Amino acid sequence: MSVRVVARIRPLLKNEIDKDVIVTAASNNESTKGSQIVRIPNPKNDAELYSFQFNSVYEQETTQQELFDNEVSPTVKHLFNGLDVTLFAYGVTGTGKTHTMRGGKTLADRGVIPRLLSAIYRRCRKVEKDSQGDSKVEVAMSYYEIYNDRVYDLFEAPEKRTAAGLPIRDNGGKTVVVGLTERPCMTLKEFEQLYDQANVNRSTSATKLNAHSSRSHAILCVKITQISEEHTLVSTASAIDLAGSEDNRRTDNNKERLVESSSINKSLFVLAQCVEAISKKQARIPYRESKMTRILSLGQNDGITVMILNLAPVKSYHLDTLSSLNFANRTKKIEVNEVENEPIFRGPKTTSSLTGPTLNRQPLRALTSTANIQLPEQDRKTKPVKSFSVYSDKSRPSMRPAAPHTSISRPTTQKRSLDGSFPSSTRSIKQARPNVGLSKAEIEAMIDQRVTEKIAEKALNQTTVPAPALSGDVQRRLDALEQRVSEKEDSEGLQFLLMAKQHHARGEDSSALRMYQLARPFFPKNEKLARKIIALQEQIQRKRGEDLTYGSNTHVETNYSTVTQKKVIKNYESHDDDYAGNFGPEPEADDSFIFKPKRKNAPKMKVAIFRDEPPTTSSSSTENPPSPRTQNLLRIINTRDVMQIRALKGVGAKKAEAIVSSLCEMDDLDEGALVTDLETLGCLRGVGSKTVENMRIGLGVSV
Ligand SMILES: Nc1ncnc2c1ncn2[C@@H]1O[C@H](COP(=O)(O)OP(=O)(O)OP(=O)(O)O)[C@@H](O)[C@H]1O
Repeated sequence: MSVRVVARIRPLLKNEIDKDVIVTAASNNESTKGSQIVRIPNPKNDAELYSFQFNSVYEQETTQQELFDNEVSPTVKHLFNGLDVTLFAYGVTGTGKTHTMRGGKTLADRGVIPRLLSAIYRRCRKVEKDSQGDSKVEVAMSYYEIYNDRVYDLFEAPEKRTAAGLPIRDNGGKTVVVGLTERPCMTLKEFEQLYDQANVNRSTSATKLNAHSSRSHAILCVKITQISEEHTLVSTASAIDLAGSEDNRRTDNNKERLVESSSINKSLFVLAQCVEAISKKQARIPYRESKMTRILSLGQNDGITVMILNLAPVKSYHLDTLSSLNFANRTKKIEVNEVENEPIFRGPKTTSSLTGPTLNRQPLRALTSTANIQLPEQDRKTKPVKSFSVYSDKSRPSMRPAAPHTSISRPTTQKRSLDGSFPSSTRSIKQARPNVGLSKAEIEAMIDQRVTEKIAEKALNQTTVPAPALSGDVQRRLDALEQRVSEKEDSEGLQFLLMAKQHHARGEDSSALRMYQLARPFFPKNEKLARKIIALQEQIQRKRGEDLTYGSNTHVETNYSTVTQKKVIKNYESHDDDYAGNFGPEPEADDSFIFKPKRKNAPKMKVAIFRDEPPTTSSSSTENPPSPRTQNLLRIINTRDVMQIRALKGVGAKKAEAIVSSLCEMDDLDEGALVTDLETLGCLRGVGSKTVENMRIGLGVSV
């Protein structure tokens, strides 16, 4: 069965007005009750409407009761049959996730979670009554948050938490949080007390977009243990209130909020990558790249999953809403195996490696031997993935072939300003060539048009090639590597530090500074790093005004490809102790930060690979202004539009997303940061010199 995806459009807030409403619900069939389609206009052309179909769509007027009755209440009986149930709310910040999951204090306002608990307790009483006292049902809850990619027990007051948070481990195919408190709660009242008390510990804060914005992903697990003479059956309901993604250009977030936001955006980005990989049936799903995705394990968790997509109805969320709709669209293609947890039968004691409160789940059956007990016989043989439909209701017929995936991309240069409006002008491009009779504006328009045409042409012809299956051995090695990386808490921060050292060693101070800044959130208490950043900033300022040519090593190929990064990771893994809390001696003196490639792999000095024109001398290229082709490339990169970037030669979906993600990370530290040269582009995640050259060559734009 696929993940059930339902959309909920929230009502207008006080500062929103009717005429700004752009998201509406519609029915795809007159005879069926309710709506299944979300309609939203093309941001570039109001007359063109996109339609996204879901299992159900709930309009602004929908009450908490209606949503619960239709979507959550039916899962309760499956929960008591031994299936695990996962409910999660996804959406941009301020779209109503917390309202949906937790809700307000009045009876009518209560959200999905308190209503679910209420239904669970009712069912407990029924089970006990029906068995005439032979069965007993125990309910226990654990509640934790993932904040800045660290797991914290919400039953622990913040001041009692350890900074590193709780570790997570794989156990019998499930991801578990080690050391989590599990509290028995046998009545709704007990639950409410515990839940309210724990919510006080949750990380929330005011942002410009939401006065009580959730800054963490909150995961509530309710464990139900049914004990009878013959067996014990354990199942778990998980309700997840994800933190909302947000565009920092709109939030006015301060430094601390930016770090949180960067972490939230990253985990949601990884979630989107996982969803993409699952829906394309790729062999490798990047679960391990964030704790949230490891815990959520979409498509890996057996049972029933319901995703509630929260949407704001108004124009100021236009692009975010499209992006959420696109994400949800892919989520719907995920198949979930409905597998009951097996009862433990009474009899000779069986040995189990599972311990601790959260580990007390039943081991799952091997997927190959599972059968979906909820489906009729014919469905058990073939479980087709429901394909998801995106319709485009064009205002007039078009000769262009339908390409739904292109229609929901971010527009090329439209960026929302803080007030939610779109500037009409596009970012200008520097002119490098002498004017040949055309005005600057005309040349810009020509370049724009040519690039847009090329990209559209490529995107329309693009077909999705299924990822080649990885051999068992490669897959195992990849998994082992991921495991090693994920087990090292600060691995990402260390990668940035290593890259910073490399840049510094080559005299590339600006890039080194950027890398140190990117490392900073991972080592917030490290004074040496803070001093290093200040010193470097001062050094750069002193040098400002001088001619900053890159010197003789400019043309050494700088390749931070994945392979190099993996080597880097390996290198510092052997120095784990150096990094515990304090990363040892001053970075300058600490050789463990320097990745020393083996001699035979050392890059050879060569003529600049990032050349704009056929090489004349080996060192002049960086002194010349970039060619129109390079400018075009940088312009496309700076749009941060995954669809445009992935249309470049040699760039697939993953690489494009990695590029955009690195840009967003840069943005978090230096708002509106642009990639201004090919060297910097070559240092972005997933991009090496080869990719840069491919991207350039592929552009083939002439002016
Ligand atoms: N269905 C609804 N009915 C009435 N008010 C709603 C509804 N959905 C959301 N709201 C209101 O919208 C505002 C934002 O909602 P909420 O805090 O739940 O958003 P969120 O998506 O959880 O945001 P964040 O990700 O920043 O935590 C709140 O004031 C909330 O009361």
